[in-house]
Amino acid sequence: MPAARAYCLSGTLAPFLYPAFAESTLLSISRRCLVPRRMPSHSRCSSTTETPSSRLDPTADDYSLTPFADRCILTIEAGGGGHGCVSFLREKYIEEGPANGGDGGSGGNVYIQAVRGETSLHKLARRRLIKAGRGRNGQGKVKGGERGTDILITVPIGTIVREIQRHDPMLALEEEHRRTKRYGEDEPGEEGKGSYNKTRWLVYPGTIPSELNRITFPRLPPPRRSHLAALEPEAPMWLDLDKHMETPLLIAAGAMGGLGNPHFMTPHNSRPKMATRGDQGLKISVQLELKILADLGLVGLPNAGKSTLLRALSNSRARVGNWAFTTLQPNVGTVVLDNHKGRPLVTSRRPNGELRDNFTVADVPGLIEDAHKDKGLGLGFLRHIERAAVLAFVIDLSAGDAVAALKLLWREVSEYEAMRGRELNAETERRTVVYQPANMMPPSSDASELVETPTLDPSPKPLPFLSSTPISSKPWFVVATKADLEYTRDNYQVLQQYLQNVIKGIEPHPSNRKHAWRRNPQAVPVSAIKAEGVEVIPQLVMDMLEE
Ligand SMILES: Nc1nc2c(ncn2[C@@H]2O[C@H](COP(=O)(O)OP(=O)(O)OP(=O)(O)O)[C@@H](O)[C@H]2O)c(=O)[nH]1
Ligand SMILES: [Mg+2]
Repeated sequence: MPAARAYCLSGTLAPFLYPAFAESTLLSISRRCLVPRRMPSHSRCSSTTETPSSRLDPTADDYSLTPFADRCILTIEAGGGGHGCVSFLREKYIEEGPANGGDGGSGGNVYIQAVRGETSLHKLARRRLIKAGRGRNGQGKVKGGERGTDILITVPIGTIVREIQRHDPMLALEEEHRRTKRYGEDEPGEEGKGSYNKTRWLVYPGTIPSELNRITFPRLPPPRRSHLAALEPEAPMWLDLDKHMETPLLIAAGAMGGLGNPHFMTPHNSRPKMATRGDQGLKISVQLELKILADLGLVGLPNAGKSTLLRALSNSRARVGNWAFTTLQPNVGTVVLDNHKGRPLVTSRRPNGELRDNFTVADVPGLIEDAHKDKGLGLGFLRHIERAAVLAFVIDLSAGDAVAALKLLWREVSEYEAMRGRELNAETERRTVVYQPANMMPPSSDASELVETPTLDPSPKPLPFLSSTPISSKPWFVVATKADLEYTRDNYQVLQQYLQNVIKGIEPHPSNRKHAWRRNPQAVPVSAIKAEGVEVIPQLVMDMLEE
């Protein structure tokens, strides 16, 4: 199969760009690669003499910039419960009506869902705090409070959610309850007697402080958790949302509302003047990070033509300019493999069995020599490359020795890989002591103190970057671009020969790494600016994604 595909590339593409190659074509194999993909009408031109399309050769100001963020820290807060109500029935001829205060509504829940179509975390990065609605307070006539509104966080597929710290107010209350219960059992005579605690009790409006001493407070009811809390992921949370989710996942259940005064009626006190306050919601700070940025990552030197290639492959309007560093943040485009009839033309299945009818391409900023030493913002860009499943090295055939350019790119990539390896080893040693829940502090005897403990660190330190497949073991190929320009043919031939030698093992892998992927790296000659030759890329990427 690899051999067949090698022929297919030289057989079908070269005639577009290098007519002399046509003599040695293997047209029977070529059929598979000529994918009848929907191309923008202007890009259907096949002659190099036609005027270039303005979409693929736009002016410098013809672009749209999509904001992008691949990681962010969020504070998630489940809704607090509404307070219980102290109220009594008031009716003509009923002098002292019974208690009829409603319970407080429970707080809103926070859910998360990975969905198709999202490619960036920038919307969440801007929000920082995500808070579900608080439950409404209970009302008279035994009217319960309304539930707080739920919040749904939608994230791109491939997002990892890692917990940095959490504050669960219920833990402190549960601990306090356990302690007072033990104490109460020792003194049976005191059973049922509690004291006023302003953070937990609400009293009848207008009750003056001196009156509080005369009111007999019952023992505080045991802290209650919403039954949904059992569905929350275990702490510390670590979620790998690598599939499209049909239903959202609960990550923080809303707190329970307070109890209305009818709950505290006893044979001795039929008109209790107290209700409980609603509980506080769970707070968690989490770090979201995109594990997979895109299926295909375009790696190349500045000005190689990556953004133009992305435009030719997808509907993206990435900025194109004839100078280095036109692109300063990744652009993710989607290549739809569909001919408007809803039937994918290039079929492939994802690892989870889902039919793949599109793939995403990330055009990352250009790499320069010593990028692994963070030159030219190199580390940030290399990090994006690490998160693509398949790599396409975009080499400008008109900018000198293509093999040297490929080797330079690989050198930077493999230096970065070695550096990340060292970083990850150090991190694994540290990891066991990193996590510390914020509310794991020694219990205090005063409940009010416990409720008012400082909660979350407002600006938690980011967690280290996630590890992923080593770059050198990812499948890769070369897109030899600007093949429409004169005198590029020899350069392409040398490049193709070099790759053949790498496959055969005559030449070492350009990364010089032991377990590097060398099964079938191809060199695809294209003219991105004329959308010629790019139509084989989808099939090639699909085959590599399937590996
Ligand atoms: N002749 C020709 N010119 C091309 C081709 N592809 C890109 N160019 C031109 O090369 C220049 C750079 O293209 P870009 O797509 O901006 O390059 P880039 O790799 O994204 O550059 P950076 O974002 O700066 O890293 C532009 O002037 C393009 O018009 C091609 O296939 N043929
Ligand atoms: Mg660019």
